[in-house]
Amino acid sequence: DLASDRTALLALRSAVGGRTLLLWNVTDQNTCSWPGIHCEENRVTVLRLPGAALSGRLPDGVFGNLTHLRTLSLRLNALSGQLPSDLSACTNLRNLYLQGNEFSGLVPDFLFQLPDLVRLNLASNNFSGEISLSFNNLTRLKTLFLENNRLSGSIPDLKIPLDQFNVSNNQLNGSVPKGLQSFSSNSFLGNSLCGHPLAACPGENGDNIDSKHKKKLSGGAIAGIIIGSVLGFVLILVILMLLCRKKSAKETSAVDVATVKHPEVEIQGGKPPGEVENGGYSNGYTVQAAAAVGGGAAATVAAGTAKREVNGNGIGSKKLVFFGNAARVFDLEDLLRASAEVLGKGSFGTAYKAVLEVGSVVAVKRLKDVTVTEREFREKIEAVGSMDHECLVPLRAYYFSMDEKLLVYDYMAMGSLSALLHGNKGAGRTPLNWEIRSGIALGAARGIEYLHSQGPNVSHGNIKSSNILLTKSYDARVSDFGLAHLVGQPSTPNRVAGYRAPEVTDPRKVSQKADVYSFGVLLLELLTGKAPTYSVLNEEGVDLPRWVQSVVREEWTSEVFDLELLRYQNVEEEMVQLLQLAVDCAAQYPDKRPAMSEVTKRIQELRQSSIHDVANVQPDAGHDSDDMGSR
Ligand SMILES: Nc1ncnc2c1ncn2[C@@H]1O[C@H](COP(=O)(O)OP(=O)(O)OP(=O)(O)O)[C@@H](O)[C@H]1O
Repeated sequence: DLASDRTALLALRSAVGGRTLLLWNVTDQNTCSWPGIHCEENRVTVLRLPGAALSGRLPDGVFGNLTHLRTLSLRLNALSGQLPSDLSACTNLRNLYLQGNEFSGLVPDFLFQLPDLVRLNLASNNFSGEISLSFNNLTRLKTLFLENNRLSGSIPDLKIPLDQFNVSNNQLNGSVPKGLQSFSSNSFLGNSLCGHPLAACPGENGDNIDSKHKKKLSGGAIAGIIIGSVLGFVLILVILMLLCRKKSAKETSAVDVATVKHPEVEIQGGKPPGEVENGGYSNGYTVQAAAAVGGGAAATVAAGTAKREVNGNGIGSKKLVFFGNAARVFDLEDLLRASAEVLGKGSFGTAYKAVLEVGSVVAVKRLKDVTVTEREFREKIEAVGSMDHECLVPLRAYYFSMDEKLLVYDYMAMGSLSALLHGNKGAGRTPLNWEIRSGIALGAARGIEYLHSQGPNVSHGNIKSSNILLTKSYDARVSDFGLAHLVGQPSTPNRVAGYRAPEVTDPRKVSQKADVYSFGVLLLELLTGKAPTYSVLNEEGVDLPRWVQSVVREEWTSEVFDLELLRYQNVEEEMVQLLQLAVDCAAQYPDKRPAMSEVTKRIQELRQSSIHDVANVQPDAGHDSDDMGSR
């Protein structure tokens, strides 16, 4: 019971000291209110003393009593010696964070008897011995961090589906087992390991397998191969040249079309621009495309052919039509002369970043498959252009001709939320903490709420993370509103499938409540870091609403949230509230979903209650986390 938990905690305090422990007020009978302690049903379930200057050995006889512990975090202290064997009594343990201490000895066998263990971080200690095959007993384990120890021997063939794994900087040797080859090389560096993702093991390339069976190639054969290769190469070159000629002949014959050229894409895939798939992960893509031509030779938004200007903004006008009082610092010709870079291809066409000669940067969307008449198009786009809210990406101008429909938006420097969440996860990336994520949630909600306030039938129709764009300061702006009504069926329906409410059958008819559903999925994505079904990068996308609902609430914290978010431990409560809101939004039946105005209100409230806490934890959190280590 709680009394024995209390006795155990006091025994811990007298054994390992530490500054937090001194704050435990022994006269305060309410043990559960001590710093670092969390109780449920009158038992201690969480003991968290990170960076509390604890030192010495963990005594026996403490953890044998704390049998309800689910999370134990003693990271970044100076604890030493072996782990106490009565830790084996904590059979409810899910999260064990002991990184950044001086623990030594073998990784004890009793750890493999803790059936519920999900996160295990023993990194940066002095553990020695081999990595046991018994890790396979821990069928629920998702995180295994063992880096910066003195582990030796080879890595056993672990069959558990881990999300995170790191054994770098040990004394391991042998090859990386198949089941772990999907992790990046960073997970293995600083050992004598070989095989994917590291360099191939000797004998792996096939060229020195069993050399007895290999016959030397004769000189004639070698000459034959060389001549054959040269001829093949020349042939390919000739074909390429012919193709290029044909193409440029075609281009010069187009008189009236403003063509958007982008050689990066053609060189890479040989496909016409309209066929480049990138699934909205624009950042990663752009860099790649540019790299493919040796560092980003810029393309131009094309031949100044759209010259026949007619005065006025009406039908037949060949001018850019601007909205509001937007400074008209550029005209169509400027735009066509600008250097451009593909941002990505969406369901309505391709988006480009255009850097104008005057220095300003805009995003240009080239629409395809516009199915409405010119009059209808102008009417609808005028309506889109009149939307004015700080949480929307402003549409600055548009251009309409028979062959070309362009929309000009403000360029959003930090790209899309989708790219931010699922794109580059490497070092140097700003971790998306609670404050940023909940701020993005609020901004997006406010943008959608504004759209909904324009009339009961006004909806966005295509809420997803690639349509939430971010300014330099990570303020969220909703983009792409009002386009769903202009074009035919999108050509890549699967890409939005994960966000689409179950009742939606025609993507051009999406109700406000269906927007709320999509927003719910977006919130789930923001909190879990997982992409909904049918994303391109992550082929095995999840049905997020179903998955979250399948996890019982008590386990949300350990199972559902993005690990990067769990660093901010004292906002757990708010995170759970936001997750609950997401689940409410993604309710099966439209009537059960809250209105956007309520959604905004709830996010505002839960953010307010956490801001104070976040301000307190921030300075520490960057270097000090229960989830140290890379993904
Ligand atoms: N105004 C903008 N500023 C910066 N990047 C943008 C802008 N508009 C679009 N992008 C980027 O270009 C990519 C493609 O955008 P686009 O809107 O054409 O497609 P999408 O959002 O992936 O799909 P859909 O067309 O279905 O909305 C997006 O992922 C986004 O990162």
